[in-house]
Amino acid sequence: MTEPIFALKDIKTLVNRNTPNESMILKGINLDIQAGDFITIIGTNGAGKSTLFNVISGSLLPDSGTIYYKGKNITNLTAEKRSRFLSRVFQDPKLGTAPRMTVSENLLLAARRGERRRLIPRGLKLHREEFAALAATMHNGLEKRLDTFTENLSGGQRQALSFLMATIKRPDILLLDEHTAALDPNTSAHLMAATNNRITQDHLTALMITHHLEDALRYGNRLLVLDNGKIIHDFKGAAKTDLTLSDLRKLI
Ligand SMILES: Nc1ncnc2c1ncn2[C@@H]1O[C@H](COP(=O)(O)OP(=O)(O)OP(=O)(O)O)[C@@H](O)[C@H]1O
Repeated sequence: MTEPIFALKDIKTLVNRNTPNESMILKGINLDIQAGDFITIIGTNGAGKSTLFNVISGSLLPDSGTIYYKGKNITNLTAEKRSRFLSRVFQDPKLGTAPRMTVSENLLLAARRGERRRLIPRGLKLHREEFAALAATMHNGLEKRLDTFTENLSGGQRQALSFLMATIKRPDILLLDEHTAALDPNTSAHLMAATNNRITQDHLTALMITHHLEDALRYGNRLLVLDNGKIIHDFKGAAKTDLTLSDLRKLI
């Protein structure tokens, strides 16, 4: 088996340390993520899914355990440094984009993350066709709104933009934290299909938290069930393909 691109070894996180309310949220998580994995994650409210993403992204350091990226111990690497190879899309469409900047400007910022940003006006012209083509892959009219301030977009368009910004530099790890949950069913299904196309075509490695069991089943090559701070099921390959909705309903 090839070396995992990202691995968690016996990760534990405590909250309210040294107080009467001290409790363990993640209770020894072990997870090897292979390059190209598209992992869907389900679990009841409070199971620890967002905490798991916080630990992977570096916004929360674990209390014990080790995190590896391409074989290197990055347990104490800051979230900012991890953002060079990892991006995350949140549930709230407002979180990923700058409201008083246009769609094009947001895309340019994302494309140039980590670089000097002096050439923005020229960059906008240079990249216009590329951004229009990219926006068109979302199939929601975003390509016609390149000069619109982000705050004037619909929630679905804004979330599609957040997704494009998170993936424009092809991160090694993409975290989708219920990124379709705030959208109406039709818009959510559209974004989910566009998400899957992008992940598949660009061979991205992605983890997606969802409460839509149908999406957890339909998409990805692997499905994790989290319960009370532990991974209680890890279905891969044929084991995932063979799962049914009623199987899943019995598990959570
Ligand atoms: N900073 C904190 N202090 C105290 N408790 C916390 C803290 N962060 C998380 N928790 C608790 O840890 C548990 C796991 O929370 P987490 O948000 O990871 O769950 P989740 O599976 O993402 O839930 P949901 O599906 O509702 O988003 C919950 O019981 C939550 O209340």
